[in-house]
Amino acid sequence: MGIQKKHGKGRLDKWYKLAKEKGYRARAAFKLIQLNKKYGFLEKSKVLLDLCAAPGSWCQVAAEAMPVSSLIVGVDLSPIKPIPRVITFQSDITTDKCRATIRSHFKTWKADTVLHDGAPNVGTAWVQDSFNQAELALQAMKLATEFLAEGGTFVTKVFRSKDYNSLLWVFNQLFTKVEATKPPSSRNVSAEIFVVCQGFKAPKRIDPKFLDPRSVFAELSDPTPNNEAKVFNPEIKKRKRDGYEDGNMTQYKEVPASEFIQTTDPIAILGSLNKLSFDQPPNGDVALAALDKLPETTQEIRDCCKDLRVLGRKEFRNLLKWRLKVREKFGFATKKSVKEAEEEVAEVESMDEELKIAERLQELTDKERLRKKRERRRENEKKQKEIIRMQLHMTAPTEIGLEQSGPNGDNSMFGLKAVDKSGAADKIAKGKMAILKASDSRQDHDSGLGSDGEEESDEEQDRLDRELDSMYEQYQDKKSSIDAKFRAKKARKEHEDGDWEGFTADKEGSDDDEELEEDSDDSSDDETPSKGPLLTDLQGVDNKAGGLSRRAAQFFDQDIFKDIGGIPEEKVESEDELEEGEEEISADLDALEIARQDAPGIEPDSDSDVPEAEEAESSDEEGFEVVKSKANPWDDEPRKDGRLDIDIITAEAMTLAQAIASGSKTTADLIDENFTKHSLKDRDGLPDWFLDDEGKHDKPHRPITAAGAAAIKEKLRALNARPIKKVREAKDRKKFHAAQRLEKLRKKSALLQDEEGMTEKEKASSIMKLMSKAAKKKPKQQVKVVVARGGNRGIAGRPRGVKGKYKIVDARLKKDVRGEKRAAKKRK
Ligand SMILES: C[S@@+](CC[C@H](N)C(=O)[O-])C[C@H]1O[C@@H](n2cnc3c(N)ncnc32)[C@H](O)[C@@H]1O
Repeated sequence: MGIQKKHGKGRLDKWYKLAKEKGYRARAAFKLIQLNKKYGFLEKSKVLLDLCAAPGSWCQVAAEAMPVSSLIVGVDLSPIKPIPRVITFQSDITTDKCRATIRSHFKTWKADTVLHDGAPNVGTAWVQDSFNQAELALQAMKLATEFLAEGGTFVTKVFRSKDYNSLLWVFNQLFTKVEATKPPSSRNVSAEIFVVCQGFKAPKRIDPKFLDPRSVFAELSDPTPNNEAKVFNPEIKKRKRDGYEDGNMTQYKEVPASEFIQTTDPIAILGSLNKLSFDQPPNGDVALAALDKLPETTQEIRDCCKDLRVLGRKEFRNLLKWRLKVREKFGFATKKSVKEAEEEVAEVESMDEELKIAERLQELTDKERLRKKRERRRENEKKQKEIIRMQLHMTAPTEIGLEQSGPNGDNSMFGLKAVDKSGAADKIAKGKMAILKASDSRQDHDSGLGSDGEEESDEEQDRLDRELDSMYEQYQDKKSSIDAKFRAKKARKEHEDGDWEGFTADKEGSDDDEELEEDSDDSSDDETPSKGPLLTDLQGVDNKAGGLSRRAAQFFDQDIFKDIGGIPEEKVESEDELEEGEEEISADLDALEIARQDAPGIEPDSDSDVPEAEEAESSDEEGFEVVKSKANPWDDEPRKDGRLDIDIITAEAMTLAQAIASGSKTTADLIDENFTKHSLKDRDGLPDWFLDDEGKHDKPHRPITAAGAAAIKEKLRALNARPIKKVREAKDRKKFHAAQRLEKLRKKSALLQDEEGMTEKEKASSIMKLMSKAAKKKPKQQVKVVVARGGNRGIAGRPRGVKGKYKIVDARLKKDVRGEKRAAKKRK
């Protein structure tokens, strides 16, 4: 590139301005920055070779991103102004001299990264160009194979031409991973694309054919000229920018601008030539001289004519319009002209008409594409934000989808921006968005417009969806590995979904087949996709599979459930006929069934899952109740029948149970009440995270009565009044020791009874003595108080010279306690 001039204001885009702002020598700097953002090769490199480096913006970026003591060598045909921490020299990368100079700089080192951004110097130093771009890239790769370390990265620019696939094939032979990408800063009109080859295989011997342009590009056919007319044809989606013609050693073609005016095929000229010249030939071209002086030949037109290769559609259109105007002026294309001229004019005008239609079409499709792109981006950004929030543990996955977006897509109140002051989210987002943007722009570039693009965007959308789903799964796995509560919740949900077997097998690995079969039988009974806690609770006490749980039995022992009448058998049977959308109703019927079975006069199931021993254990003569502690209501173990042993814990459930028990609700009422928007929800195809979230927040609100709330309150009060585990254990120990002492006494008195040398009176008095001794309380062991001082302070273990029980007290505390006692005495 070196000293290439920029033509037209369009070339001075935001990257150009940004490069100026940041002090980079060329806008190309951003291409490397964006490539590195995606692949991250610079930070990992200690030695880098930049082929075709002038003016040196890639070297600048490398020097910034690589570790401080790295070796960076840059080479170009053009001189490169010195760059701190970078060695540069001027040479042709296709020569042996260049190789030798690189070697002299590298000594024994090998490069971790080789960059190549070379383009033949068309137009300025074209006489030197003996290679086209693809050949230059192959040449760069040849150097890379010599200087790259094993596993190293090679980044090269290539143009989309026929050589492209051959090049890719060669790269694939030498690297483990080859990816072509177009960074956002690379102009869409440019046919350039960057190939990032990672993991250099460093083979001991490379077949010379791989590096010989004649064999690599052997199958090339004749180059097809770039027919710009195709660009305007809406049928053709892809821009034809075939790169430089193959076999054309000089690459460079220019004709006088007058020829463009006179030709009947202007498109062919625009598509195949490099320059329209206004330079006067020695013999003097009159038409050209006149053309040069025309007011229509503006500076912009002249600039456009200087380099046809870099022009976009707009510039081509301007040139064609200019040609028409000039032809009119010169009298080439008027209706009054000779027949051929008429034909030609007609042809040109029809082209103009066509142009207009094509342009209009183009505009419309462009608009539509932009709209779709914007939508896609907005969607992606939203998803990214959610993922970031999850990554930062700022949200539960169930909160996804609840975000309120402001008018500009920003989260107004609970936005990440407001919380993330360090900009961590931004960094993550940028990384991700860079990939997204890159893929977006790649799509645009590759697909042009229309259905191709849409298909690709659909695929992209699918990919993002899949990515989001798998991230959500990962999140759930992670959460369940650290959060017991979450695990239990998940298991409960799986149970509701009929996935209970899986959980049992997972959790209890050793479960035998029989048990698994049992479970699966049960779970097939209730294939309810999702139910609110109320329904689950009631189902938890479902008695269908055999007997009430102990808790359920205790619960329904309450006075309120006395005197419940039975429900006619037929009504309950109708449950079988309920369809899938009526699971909630069936759950309510379960509750009804429970209430019915618990009613007096109805025999409880004999094979209740509460073992007799456990029942007996729950109470003793002293009225001491052994209660299974349950710190967490969700930590329920599944019962043998696969259902959870869950108590009714919500006021809604209690209210419903009471209503059923009191007979104020009939089966018909329950069925009616459950036909809501919730019972007919279509969950097909919705992502898990969405369903989870919806299940949490979008559920029916059940009425609560004062009696129901009071019953739950009372229940909780009773629960809270139970002794804590420690106290229960201490009491148990006491009982156990007493039983042991009694047993001992019994044995001793039995021995005394059998004693032959003693009279009955003596025996009786001995037994009395034993009994009074056993009844005597042992004197409490004195606890020695040791003041933590000097040697005692902070030492773990028994203090020196202290026997028996001891207690370490703090000197300050001791004084304070004494002071308090004194003060209390005084007050008295
Ligand atoms: C696009 S510019 C490189 C820009 C550079 N990456 C930067 O960031 O500043 C392409 C360069 O390739 C160089 N080039 C073309 N053929 C070359 C060759 N055979 N040997 C060395 N350099 C060459 C040109 O001189 C030109 O400076």
